[in-house]
Amino acid sequence: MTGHRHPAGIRLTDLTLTHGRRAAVHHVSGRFAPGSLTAVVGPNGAGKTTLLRALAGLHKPESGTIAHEGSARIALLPQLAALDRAFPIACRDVVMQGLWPRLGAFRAASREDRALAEKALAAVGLSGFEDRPVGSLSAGQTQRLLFARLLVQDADILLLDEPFNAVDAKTSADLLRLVRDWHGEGRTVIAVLHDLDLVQREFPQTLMLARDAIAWGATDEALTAANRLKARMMAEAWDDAAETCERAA
Ligand SMILES: Nc1ncnc2c1ncn2[C@@H]1O[C@H](COP(=O)(O)OP(=O)(O)OP(=O)(O)O)[C@@H](O)[C@H]1O
Repeated sequence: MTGHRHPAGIRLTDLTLTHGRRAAVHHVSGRFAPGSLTAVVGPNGAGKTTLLRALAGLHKPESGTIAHEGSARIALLPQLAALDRAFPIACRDVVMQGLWPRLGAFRAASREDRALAEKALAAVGLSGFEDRPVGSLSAGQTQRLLFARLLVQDADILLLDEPFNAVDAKTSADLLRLVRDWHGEGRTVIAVLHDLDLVQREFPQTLMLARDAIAWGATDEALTAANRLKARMMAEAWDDAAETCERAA
């Protein structure tokens, strides 16, 4: 990790994201300020994962824009379930995937690269796991491994999709410490979370999503009972067969 950080913000303008003709994120505008630490919360199916994938450049907007302010170096922690744990790959190699943008497809990893991967494994408490196949890890160890891959990416914007899901309290606490460190270093962190107590305690900013942005700002103001009720009512009213609105068409 370097001490120097490049400020990185993201501005959304009237952003609509669809799957087929169905809107998953609907006319959302707002800004993730450089260096901010934001929780994205909302009911199941609210569009949180779709938004994160779009921020990572993996899902093209149907309409509206995602504009980067400053650095666009982004790293995504996908949901744990998205990792193919049956694939026979060693932990060191999973971490070194994070170096691919720098190494390219054809340059062999150097001794320094391998040392970097080992240092990242040590930082997440997985020293000695270098040659272990990923399929032999517990859920918590796998999440630690994915955090090690994030560490070597040295990104300015970190997108975390349910980073503490299915992991025990000790692992959560250790990984949360890394998130705090990233924030302290001036990186921009955006995390999808379901644990609202954790959000209240640790995340100064919150985007509450229910396809539309119900609230986006200081956590205390966003996580009100009234907003939570509104998000739940919108989720209950969703018609999954409905097509995207005319404005987005
Ligand atoms: N690949 C896909 N094809 C079709 N529809 C999809 C696809 N991925 C997501 N959707 C739909 O888009 C909507 C938003 O899904 P998304 O996964 O973004 O929600 P989420 O807020 O992350 O939900 P959860 O909290 O359950 O993870 C849902 O109605 C979902 O069924």
